[in-house]
Amino acid sequence: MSQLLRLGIAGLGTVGTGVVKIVRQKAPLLTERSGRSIEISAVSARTRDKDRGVNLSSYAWEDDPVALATREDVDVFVELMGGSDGPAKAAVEAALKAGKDVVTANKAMLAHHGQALAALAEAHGAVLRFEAAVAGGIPVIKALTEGLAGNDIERVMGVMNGTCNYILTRMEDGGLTYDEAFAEADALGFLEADPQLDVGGIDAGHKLSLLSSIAFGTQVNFDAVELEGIGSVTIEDIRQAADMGFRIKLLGVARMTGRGLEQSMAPCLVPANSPLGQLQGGTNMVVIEGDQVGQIVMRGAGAGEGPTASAVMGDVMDVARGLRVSTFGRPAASLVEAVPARASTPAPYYLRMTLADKPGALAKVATALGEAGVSINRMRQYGHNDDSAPVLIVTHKTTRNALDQALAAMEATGVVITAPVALRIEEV
Ligand SMILES: NC(=O)C1=CN([C@@H]2O[C@H](COP(=O)(O)OP(=O)(O)OC[C@H]3O[C@@H](n4cnc5c(N)ncnc54)[C@H](O)[C@@H]3O)[C@@H](O)[C@H]2O)C=CC1
Ligand SMILES: N[C@@H](CC=O)C(=O)O
Ligand code: NA
Repeated sequence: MSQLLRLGIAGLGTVGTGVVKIVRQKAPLLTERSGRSIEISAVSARTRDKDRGVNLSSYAWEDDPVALATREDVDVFVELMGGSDGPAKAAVEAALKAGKDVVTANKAMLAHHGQALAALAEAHGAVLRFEAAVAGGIPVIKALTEGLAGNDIERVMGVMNGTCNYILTRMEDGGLTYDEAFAEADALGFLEADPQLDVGGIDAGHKLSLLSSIAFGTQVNFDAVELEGIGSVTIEDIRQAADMGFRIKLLGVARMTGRGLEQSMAPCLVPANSPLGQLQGGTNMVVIEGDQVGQIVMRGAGAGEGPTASAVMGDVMDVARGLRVSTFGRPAASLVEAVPARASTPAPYYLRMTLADKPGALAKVATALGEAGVSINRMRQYGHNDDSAPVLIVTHKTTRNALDQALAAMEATGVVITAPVALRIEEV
């Protein structure tokens, strides 16, 4: 093994700049820990002449990331551009075909092409690492592929989008509007180039699909993730949930059931005093349950320059040390195609609706629930308008199918004025 490990870095934004800084500032430490000298040979970004607060003059410049990826003096291609297809994918493929190891933070690319890229890496004797892509600075990929390799994983859960958690927290604690909280998340460098990926739950869904693959030995299937963003969460629901001792989180849950692989990313209620309920701001949390280890809770920064660059460097250091773990923790050919299953493990639900304020309205709703086999745990009318009344119901555990049946029956009663908000209460 050569003493020198040469990096080619494509993408010099929030994460890329952070990686350059670590390589420059911590060179002696990195060498001490890996036994190798880690250097940057060349870099690439859209704009060359831009002050990034870091001196790039000693590195070769490539306008074309594919050319960078295949340079003779690059041992590890570090892809930090983003985008599921286009130049990021083309450059990663070119690097792998040239037998170069690849480190990326690009969850969108892996969620869509992870299986093919993992197979390509193996075919060319290269490794493809992506610690930064899931929950940023939290070393969750390493935990699942290495530390927990002796477990059957039973459930993986997580709050994995800093932007969404930041927005929901600031709306509750700071009394900010959605737009104000969004602007703050933007200033902190959390947002994807297309912020709809964040608030639409897509980014978090990408991450969940990657964790599922490692946890359950299945091919990445992002399309099977049931997705709902935070756009439908209102301040009213945040307040009512808080009043009952819950917080609303954009929560990902993956579990393998007898019916197939459940993957859902949706706003859920969690107990306010649970670790997930107490998660504030842009912080992420991943909860893993294994048959031997029990429950593991990992909490930390999921986005931003330092934390994300920290994860990228963790992967680079693994390469430097000669650690060669398969992309999803086992050979790509052995990953099975999971049967996707709708998330319908029984759970309690929070329902909020406005009913016509007339005799028997509440009874009709209760009957609709009862006839679908959904039992009510708590129910209260918490206000009053001219001819309507807002009502909250918390159910006992029920399946999503039974709940949907009840919601359809409620609709047919003619007493429901605004369609019910239905949020799962996840047991954590
Ligand atoms: N910002 C964050 O906190 C986190 C970001 N990520 C991922 O890391 C990657 C990079 O994210 P950021 O640094 O935030 O993005 P950014 O938008 O700040 O930077 C992107 C960089 O890539 C360059 N780039 C984009 N397209 C290019 C092209 N066609 N050719 C050459 N250069 C190109 C841009 O010029 C820029 O330097 C993305 O995949 C993102 O999803 C992952 C975890 C956290
Ligand atoms: N946009 C993402 C960045 C990290 O993956 C987030 O907000 O968490
Ligand atoms: Na991570």
